[in-house]
Amino acid sequence: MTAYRTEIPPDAVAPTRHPDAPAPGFVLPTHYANCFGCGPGQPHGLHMRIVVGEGCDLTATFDVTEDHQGAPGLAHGGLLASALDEILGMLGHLTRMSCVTARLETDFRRPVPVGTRLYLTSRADAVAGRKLYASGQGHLDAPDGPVAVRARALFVQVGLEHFTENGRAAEIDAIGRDPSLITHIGDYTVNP
Ligand SMILES: CCCCCCCCCCCCCC(=O)SCCNC(=O)CCNC(=O)[C@H](O)C(C)(C)COP(=O)(O)OP(=O)(O)OC[C@H]1O[C@@H](n2cnc3c(N)ncnc32)[C@H](O)[C@@H]1OP(=O)(O)O
Repeated sequence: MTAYRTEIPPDAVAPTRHPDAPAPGFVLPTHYANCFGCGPGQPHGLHMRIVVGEGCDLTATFDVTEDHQGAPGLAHGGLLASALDEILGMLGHLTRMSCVTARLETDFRRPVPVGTRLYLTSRADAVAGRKLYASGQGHLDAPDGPVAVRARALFVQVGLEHFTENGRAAEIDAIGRDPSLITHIGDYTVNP
């Protein structure tokens, strides 16, 4: 297979699981109720259920339905990339870095038929300053099933102003009126 193009720089260090990171087995709540990847407020969203692993890693399942088609009876590739983006971005819960995707490289290795349950994994590979390098993959129908899709990504840590200054005012104001639209875990608030 061809090597990934998101190379980890020499000054990167191993990621550290934050001491107050959610415990292994914890099901991460949606970070934003209207998120396409994990929000219950999106009728056609992916509704991913993401579970914390033992290290800097996560697992999730995603059921591919007729709503997710590209070719007849097959999942749309961009949508599979979205599923990986979501499980990779949620790694920030473990390192306590609120990040946005800067680069997402995806390899589509096998077609994913409607009706498939995709078993997704992600792990933080390295941190260099504000940059978090991560990788993940999706297996067909079983945690050890054939790899259908895999990705490597670079996330960049941002402050709250990234969201408040760039997001549309209507949605930002809605959070002000109803803070439960975004997640609070323990003593921290997850940026949308
Ligand atoms: C508290 C924890 C909560 C966690 C839970 C949250 C759950 C969320 C789940 C959501 C899941 C879904 C998530 C989503 O879908 S997030 C939505 C999709 N992503 C975006 O909208 C991001 C749009 N981009 C930007 O806003 C800016 O470009 C960012 C913020 C990324 C960087 O602009 P900024 O001005 O701030 O910084 P910089 O430009 O100095 O760059 C900084 C460094 O990064 C390097 N670089 C940048 N881009 C690239 C690139 N493409 N390839 C390689 N390298 C790149 C760059 O060279 C530099 O390196 P160095 O010179 O320092 O060495």
